Amino acid sequence: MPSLEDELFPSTPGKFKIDRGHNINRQFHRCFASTSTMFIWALFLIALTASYLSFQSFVDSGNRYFTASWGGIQWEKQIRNSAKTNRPGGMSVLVTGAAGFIGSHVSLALKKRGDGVVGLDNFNNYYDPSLKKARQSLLHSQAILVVEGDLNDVKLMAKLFDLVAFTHVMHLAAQAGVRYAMENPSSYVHSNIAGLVTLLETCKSANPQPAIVWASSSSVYGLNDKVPFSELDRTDQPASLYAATKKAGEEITHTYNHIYGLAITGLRFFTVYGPWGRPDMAYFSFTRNILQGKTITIYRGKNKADLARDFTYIDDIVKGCLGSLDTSGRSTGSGGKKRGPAPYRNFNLGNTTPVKVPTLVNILEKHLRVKAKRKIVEMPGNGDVPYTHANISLARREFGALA
Ligand SMILES: O=C(O)[C@H]1O[C@H](OP(=O)(O)OP(=O)(O)OC[C@H]2O[C@@H](n3ccc(=O)[nH]c3=O)[C@H](O)[C@@H]2O)[C@H](O)[C@@H](O)[C@@H]1O
Repeated sequence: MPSLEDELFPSTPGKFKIDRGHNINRQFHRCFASTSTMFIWALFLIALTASYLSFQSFVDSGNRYFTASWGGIQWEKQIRNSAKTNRPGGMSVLVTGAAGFIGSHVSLALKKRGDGVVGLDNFNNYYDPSLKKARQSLLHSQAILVVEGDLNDVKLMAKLFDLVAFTHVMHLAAQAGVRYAMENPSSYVHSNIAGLVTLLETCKSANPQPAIVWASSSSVYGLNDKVPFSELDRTDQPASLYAATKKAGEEITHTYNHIYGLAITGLRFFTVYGPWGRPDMAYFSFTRNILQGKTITIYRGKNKADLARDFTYIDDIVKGCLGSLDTSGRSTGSGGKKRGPAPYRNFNLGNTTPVKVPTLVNILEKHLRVKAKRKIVEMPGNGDVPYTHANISLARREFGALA
């Protein structure tokens, strides 16, 4: 029968092969010759383990300290300064996605007219973050602080509202791009759903509750074929996961308006373009490729129909964002409880004049003075819609947008 020592130590040749000339006790005794020595060893081991653990926690807390780009007295002071208003009745606005294309323009416009702005951005690498850093520097030069952090960071969100009684939130942080949703669907859920809910949870508990204006999208019209698109048209047929997350955002914000009395305005932007734009968008990537002599792929719809977009210039969008903030009305809740009904609105913000994609390429060729190498392909089933066209009479009526 195998002895206990045989069971404990494998019989195969290897590291733990036992010297059968000695019993286990003897081996044990070689290390721990007496109980007192054993006690000292045990103490030593305990001390070693304890110091290792405290070292680990020191390293961990150190990492937290060094990797977190927020926190500390100096940081808090910067936040408060950045949020300060510079005109009577000015707003204190938290702008999420402030290092993004639309976020940076809106932040600058708010600051310019004397509102206080604190930016938030997670600087993700959907496109080159150095462009986002450059926009952050631009904002910094105008005394706007852009905090590096994620919407889903509950502690950071709570901290920002502890420090500043924001009157408004301009929520522009999102995972953008229609076709990228097929490559990385979870990033849309992370930002456009989970991040939105974290933001709304923070706003609902804030005292006072801010009014919220946020970026929905023209893509919510999906397969709607009634043109121009009006806010009364159906939005229950999204063609992409991106569109579905934006449509979900409209439903989620409605819930928070209904239960907690948050004043909420959703803006359906129509393919926004302009300086400091997004490199993933067609006007930008076409320009880059044309200049580099590379072939550009132009999608075409059914029956060889050209695709068209209601391309909208950034300055018009900024006007619409500021108009929405100015007319947002007030949230009514406090302490997470609704005290009365609050406004809930959705607006189209578009140019109202769709341009065919090949016409966009013609315009680029003219201004770049370079002929594009075009490859025309059938629109792949990747979430694109054939055309967009905004009716903006509602926005015009409410705040005279864009005109
Ligand atoms: O209106 C909106 O809400 C959306 O507008 C844009 O989405 P999209 O209109 O697809 O803008 P682009 O990616 O710049 O594409 C513009 C047009 O060029 C076409 N295209 C794009 C890329 C390409 O290689 N070839 C091509 O023909 C597209 O099919 C589309 O018709 C933004 O990327 C979205 O984030 C935004 O939400």
